[in-house]
Amino acid sequence: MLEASNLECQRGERRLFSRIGFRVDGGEMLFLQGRNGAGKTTLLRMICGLTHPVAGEIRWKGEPIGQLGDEFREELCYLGHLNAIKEELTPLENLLASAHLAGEALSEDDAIDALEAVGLAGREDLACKYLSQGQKRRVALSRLVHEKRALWVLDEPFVALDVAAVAWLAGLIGAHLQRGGMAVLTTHQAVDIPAGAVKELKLS
Ligand SMILES: Nc1ncnc2c1ncn2[C@@H]1O[C@H](COP(=O)(O)OP(=O)(O)OP(=O)(O)O)[C@@H](O)[C@H]1O
Repeated sequence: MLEASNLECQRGERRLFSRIGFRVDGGEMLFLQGRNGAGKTTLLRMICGLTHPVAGEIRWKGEPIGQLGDEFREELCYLGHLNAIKEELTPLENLLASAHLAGEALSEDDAIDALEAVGLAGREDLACKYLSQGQKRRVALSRLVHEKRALWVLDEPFVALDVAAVAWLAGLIGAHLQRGGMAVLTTHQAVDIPAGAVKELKLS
């Protein structure tokens, strides 16, 4: 269970948000909303422990995330705005490298299966610099297929995807929630995610 209370964020002279609280249980999705610059990415990074609040606390299974360290990070999959892939490497190399860095055992066969699941069959061995924006996004998303993490934190995951890929990803998130996983995400696109329990949090 992920929960936060009384979160406050300051950027320079500007207070981005204050008194933010939420709770996400297994099978639930928290949908962050707000205009450009409202602080959604900042809050997602805060949930991952990459940015710190000036006040308040985020807890994972009742413990402050700052005290958990790897114990929390091992249950988290964060996909940020950027794809975080190496352009010179192929999709297969990128996926194997990210699994290695995350300390996950991933065989080449399983990596190929994950890339096939995101529609990159036949592109596994082409350097990512030659892929389209949507294909690069798919390389990043392939981590969701193989990483068995309880909490998905997704920043604009649907950007650059075509209609079929948007539907596929919405289904993948829905299946993750059905298995008891949790998701926190933001998107400016109208997407129908087949999720039973959706909580909304609007930053203004
Ligand atoms: N490191 C930083 N230093 C100063 N200001 C920052 C920093 N990071 C973000 N900001 C500011 O904080 C505000 C919120 O940024 P953030 O990226 O969280 O917004 P967002 O809600 O995700 O926006 P969008 O919908 O455009 O992606 C912006 O005004 C941004 O300029």
